[in-house]
Amino acid sequence: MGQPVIGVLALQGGVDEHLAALQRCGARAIPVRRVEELDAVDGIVLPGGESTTMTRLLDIFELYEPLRARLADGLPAYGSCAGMIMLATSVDDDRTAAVRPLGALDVVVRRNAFGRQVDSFETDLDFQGISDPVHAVFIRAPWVEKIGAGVSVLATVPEGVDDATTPDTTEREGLAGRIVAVQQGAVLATAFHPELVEGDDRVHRCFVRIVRGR
Ligand SMILES: NC(=O)CC[C@H](N)C(=O)O
Repeated sequence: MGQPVIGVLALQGGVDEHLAALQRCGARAIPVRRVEELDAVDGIVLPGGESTTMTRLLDIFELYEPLRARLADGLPAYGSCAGMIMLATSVDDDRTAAVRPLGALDVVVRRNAFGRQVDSFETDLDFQGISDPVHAVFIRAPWVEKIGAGVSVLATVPEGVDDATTPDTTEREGLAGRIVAVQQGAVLATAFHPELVEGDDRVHRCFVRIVRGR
């Protein structure tokens, strides 16, 4: 493949940061709001935002079904935060019937999983396939509750985040080891936002490599 064309779903959320990161990694990055734009891409990024709103906007822009179909057909995809929720097969949160995930990644995701005390936080974590730690920004992030057979775990929450972020013992438990980055074939997802970390495009570079590999 020559220069890959990678779309960023541009209905809401952190679109520009993803476009810029993809460009720096050698892709031609285009915002996607219409089916014709979706048809033109070799890969797609689903940014952060709000998965309930994203579901609604996908319907309004008549993109839900075309996007679901292209993903089912093997379109490489990367989702960050709300984007990860949208790529999942199921969302473990009974208050959010309003989220209709696209089913491209065989995982169960829990929305707003880190709870009140650790709502948003930053940490360095080890990321499979990237040699030095990655700085990860979590904003009302989900985590992956369950993975299917073909899914690899790329990153988990390190020890110590709990203590650094919350004084509340009841909410401290069980954060370390939570799954926050996964890959299944050409589908990549992170619960955090690499596009917000200036000067580090390594996760986007991984995705561009996945798209080129197709
Ligand atoms: N930063 C984000 O993308 C937050 C995700 C949001 N909490 C949701 O459930 O969709």
